[in-house]
Amino acid sequence: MLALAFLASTAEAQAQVSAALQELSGEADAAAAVEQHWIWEFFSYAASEFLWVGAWTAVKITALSMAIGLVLGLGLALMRLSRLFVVRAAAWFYIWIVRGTPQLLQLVFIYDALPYIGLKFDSFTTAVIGFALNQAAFSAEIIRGGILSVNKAQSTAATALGMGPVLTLRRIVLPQAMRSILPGVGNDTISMLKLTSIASIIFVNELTFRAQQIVGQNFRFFTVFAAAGLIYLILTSAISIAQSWAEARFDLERERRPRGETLRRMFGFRLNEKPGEDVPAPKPLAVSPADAHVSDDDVFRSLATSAGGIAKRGEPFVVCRNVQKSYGDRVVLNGIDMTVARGEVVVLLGPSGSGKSTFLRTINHLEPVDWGEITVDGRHVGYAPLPGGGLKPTRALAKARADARIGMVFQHFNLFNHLSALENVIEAPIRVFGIAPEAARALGLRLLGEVGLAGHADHLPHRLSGGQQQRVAIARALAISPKLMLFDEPTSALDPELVGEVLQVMRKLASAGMTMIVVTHEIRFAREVADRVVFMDEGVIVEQGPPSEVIDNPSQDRTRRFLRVVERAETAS
Ligand SMILES: Nc1ncnc2c1ncn2[C@@H]1O[C@H](COP(=O)(O)OP(=O)(O)OP(=O)(O)O)[C@@H](O)[C@H]1O
Repeated sequence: MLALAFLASTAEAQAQVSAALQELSGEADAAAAVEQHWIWEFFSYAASEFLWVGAWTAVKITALSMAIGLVLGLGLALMRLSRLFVVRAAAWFYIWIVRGTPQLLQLVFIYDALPYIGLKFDSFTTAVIGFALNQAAFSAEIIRGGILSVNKAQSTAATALGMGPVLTLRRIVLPQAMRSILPGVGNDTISMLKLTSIASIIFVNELTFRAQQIVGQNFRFFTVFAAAGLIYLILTSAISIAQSWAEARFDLERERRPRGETLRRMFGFRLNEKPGEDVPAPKPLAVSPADAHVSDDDVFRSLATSAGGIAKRGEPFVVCRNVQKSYGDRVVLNGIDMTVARGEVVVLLGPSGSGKSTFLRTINHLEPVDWGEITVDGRHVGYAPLPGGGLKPTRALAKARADARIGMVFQHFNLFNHLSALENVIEAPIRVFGIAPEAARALGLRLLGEVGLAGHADHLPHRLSGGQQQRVAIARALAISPKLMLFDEPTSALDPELVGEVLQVMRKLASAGMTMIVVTHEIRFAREVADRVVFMDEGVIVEQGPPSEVIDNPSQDRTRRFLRVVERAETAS
């Protein structure tokens, strides 16, 4: 009524009211004719075109404002997460102003103030702009919360596969963030639909306003407002249903069922299925890699060969010179010099905090170095040489990583939680390396078969054991045809009985001729598989050599002490 009073106080508004009432007169006559029973009256208002036209206006404002608000909100959320203070501050300031002032005032301000700077919009457009700008501030915080809820390890894994920031955001982070974003967005959409009624302050002829117009003429408060309420309820229920559907779609715990499977479970049949046709047998369980058939054209061997592992075996491949890295005052790598030959398997040993993982991450530029240089296959990853000597970071870092083709396997697997095992494996080949989906699928299935997981291609990571997840992670790293494989404690997060299946795959890869640098505490594996063992402590290489020297006959006291501790721990477990 306040809005109506305000409206009636201006000449333009009075013209609008009388036009609306004229439009309404047909409805009002109809209402008068059926006045005999309130229920009938209620339903005739609830079905009246006059109210539904207003509802449609509310829906259009909500849909447009929500879409624009979400896009702007995503931009603001990314600004809030920026490393640049000025960018973060600008986003924060916008959100602070918009969230801190009443929306009604914002609408009036846009409607009355913008014409002074030459921007005149009609009421509907003004409402869309006003609601969208308001929603952007609220969406920004919901989206930022969603992005922060996704484990950073997910983007690290994507980065290691050569995926750039935008691709990582679109394919990996946002789909997982949706689970926490959707309830907030659903809430805001419902609130906005109801709040569109305040747009009547700038003469938008929406649902509540139309209901008030009818009441202003016939004073049937109860039936008219109840009918408007019912229409709101129908529309907000539709939003809730859409929200539930979207939430189910992004629910990672949800079992992925083929089309018609739900009906079959409920009624015992499947759509498009001939009666009597047998339901296909479940796919066979994974065979253990130890039992897996290794064919002559073993995928691992062809990968290693294409990386030059056999033909050029022994040539320097990874060359690190005086690599230095600090975090604040803490020096983590203090002048590492190391060369890894093509086809060589190097195991890095060392106590916790000695800098092994950091060193590994500098090789594919997941961490930039402070000093020194690293080349892989003769090229710097993420650095370009300066004309007068020295190096400068390249802008196209994702491309540099992709070109280097360095596969990385992490301690906690870092599989993309929203993608099946096969989708995990083929994501980078399709999106980064442009392989046709069908060819990528064939390669993915072969690799999964090779790590003993042919029967688990459609399973989401949470349905796989730790050992199986790590084998998928190895297949995923191999799918980019790596020239070099980095393993960062690949078995440390596994139960002892699952360690063997992962080590078996790594053994197979090593014997195929793949160049590998492995950080591990598995002394037996190092003894069996490594060509060279490098022992690190406090950011320096203490000693290195064949396992028979470093493990069985270490020259340094520090190495002996470390090996004693590891052996004691192995005996205890
Ligand atoms: N992003 C980071 N910011 C600050 N400090 C870090 C960061 N990453 C690693 N460090 C520190 O650098 C040191 C070396 O870490 P790093 O993970 O390389 O050691 P590590 O030998 O691999 O140990 P672990 O076997 O426990 O993983 C540790 O003290 C760690 O706390």
